[in-house]
Amino acid sequence: MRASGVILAGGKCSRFRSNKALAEIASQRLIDRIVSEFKAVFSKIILVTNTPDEYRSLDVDLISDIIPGRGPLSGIHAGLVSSPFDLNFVVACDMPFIKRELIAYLVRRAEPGDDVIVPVVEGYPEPLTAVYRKSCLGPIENCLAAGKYQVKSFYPLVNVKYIPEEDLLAYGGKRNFFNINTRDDYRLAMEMEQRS
Ligand SMILES: Nc1nc2c(ncn2[C@@H]2O[C@H](COP(=O)(O)OP(=O)(O)OP(=O)(O)O)[C@@H](O)[C@H]2O)c(=O)[nH]1
Repeated sequence: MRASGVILAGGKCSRFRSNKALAEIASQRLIDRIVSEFKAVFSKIILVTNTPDEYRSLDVDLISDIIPGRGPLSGIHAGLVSSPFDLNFVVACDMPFIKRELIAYLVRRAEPGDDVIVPVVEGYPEPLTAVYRKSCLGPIENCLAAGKYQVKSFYPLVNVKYIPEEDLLAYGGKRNFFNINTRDDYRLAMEMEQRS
């Protein structure tokens, strides 16, 4: 697929209290689960981290934030700068159940003129499992310069296609979007894995 997969792994993990990308579910680290799904879809995988030594064993491009310390938007920015492709699927490193079918579907939904393709789950856009075109770079840089660090802060400046939840049902639906912030979330993810 002519698109890059970008994984954000530059967070502080202050709620989890250790690097959550390295936490295991069913004996597989979160980062390995995502890389394995990405390998089925993308020829180019970019991991945005400020601790690259923790990821040297992975067969992916390792880059660091260019404008650091601004949260996930810093990571999206660095990923878009370094990507060789116009289309880029961005995911947080803390999503154990994101599946290749959903990822490929979201990338396929990109049409000319769409700058962002973002799924909506339970009424809320999911900006850390979304497709971003390179055309987002200027608006992202404007927001970072203006001190607006929320990921969605640049959405009013670009064309955003919202994908409704019913379109996602055939690809596993909302389970894909479960993310781990705390130790309780981690325990729940392990239960979800066992039940599946
Ligand atoms: N590259 C990069 N990624 C980030 C940055 N901040 C957060 N992320 C990533 O964005 C995703 C969502 O981050 P959060 O879980 O909200 O933040 P976190 O810092 O990891 O965790 P908390 O400290 O508990 O809020 C995760 O995949 C993080 O690794 C950053 O400054 N740079």
